[in-house]
Amino acid sequence: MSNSESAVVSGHPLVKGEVGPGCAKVDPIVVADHVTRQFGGLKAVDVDHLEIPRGQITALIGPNGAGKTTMFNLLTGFDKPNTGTWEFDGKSLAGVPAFKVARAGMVRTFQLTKSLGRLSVLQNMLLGATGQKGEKLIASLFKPIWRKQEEENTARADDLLARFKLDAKREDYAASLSGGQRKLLEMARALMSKPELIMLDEPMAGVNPALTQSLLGHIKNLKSDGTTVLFVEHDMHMVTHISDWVVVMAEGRVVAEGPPESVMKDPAVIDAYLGAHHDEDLGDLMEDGPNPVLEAERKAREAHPEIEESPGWAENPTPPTAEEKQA
Ligand SMILES: Nc1ncnc2c1ncn2[C@@H]1O[C@H](COP(=O)(O)OP(=O)(O)OP(=O)(O)O)[C@@H](O)[C@H]1O
Repeated sequence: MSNSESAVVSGHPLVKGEVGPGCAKVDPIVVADHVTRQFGGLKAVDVDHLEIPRGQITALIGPNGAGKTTMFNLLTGFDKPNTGTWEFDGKSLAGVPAFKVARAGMVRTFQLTKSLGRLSVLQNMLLGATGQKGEKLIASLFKPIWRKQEEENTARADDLLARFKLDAKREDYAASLSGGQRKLLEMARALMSKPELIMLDEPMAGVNPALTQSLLGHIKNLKSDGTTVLFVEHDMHMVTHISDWVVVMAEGRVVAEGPPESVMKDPAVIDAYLGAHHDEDLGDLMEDGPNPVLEAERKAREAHPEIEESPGWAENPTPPTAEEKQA
């Protein structure tokens, strides 16, 4: 079968009509239109139409500089687009600041973790709770009003810390955690606000292999609990193992999307990673090694040494803790 034949997917249960870049979903949680972001002469994001399916795990992949993190920043209010609109759960969120986006039920984590090292693990968790009554001046004067909520937040934090096996670290400074544990803390903190959609930016970068399986398990559990997951990842092992749907960006645009098994064979995806002149199939590469797209990226990087290294590539995983080694 040729590449172009293998890439054709006529329909899919998650999709209305034909599968392809920007295709309509049966039940989308995010719908974005004409979203662009220009940095000087560079159009970092140029997404005509994108829909994210509700209740599923969607991977956003693409070579370095494709615009994935910029798209995350735009959707979550951490950056402003030049043009574009988008809806989350039927409500327009374009121009809405990040803290309000989180309150609306859409939270994200960052490529480089943002835990506050001089606060305890528990304090970091409590910062993730949204809509705290004690934040309002009048309410803050009346202890009974905020104490009950504080107790509820602490109970939720303890529950999540236990789920993420961080309960033993509850009182430790976040700075004392390993890189992998910080990723878990960031994911657990994002869940404090009970989001409908969690967006994870390179959850595997810097994570020691000892924690990889539990991280994958946590992400699958999020889906089982009814949370929609959208994640950016270079680790193709993870992408193919846990995602229901894959969206591929290159040079700011959505160039392909589909279920993981067919999207890896799509000529547009191979072009995006390898450049236009190639005779390899990412589907074939997958048979030989765990990270075919990383391999393709390595080749592209050799051909284009001017491309900067991303933090995800350069990061050295922090050595595993004793607990991680046992896990
Ligand atoms: N604040 C900024 N100022 C100028 N250029 C930027 C800025 N942020 C991103 N860019 C550029 O926009 C393009 C898209 O970057 P972005 O980080 O979104 O890509 P990415 O797909 O997330 O890449 P990676 O996989 O390496 O994280 C890149 O060329 C990048 O250099």
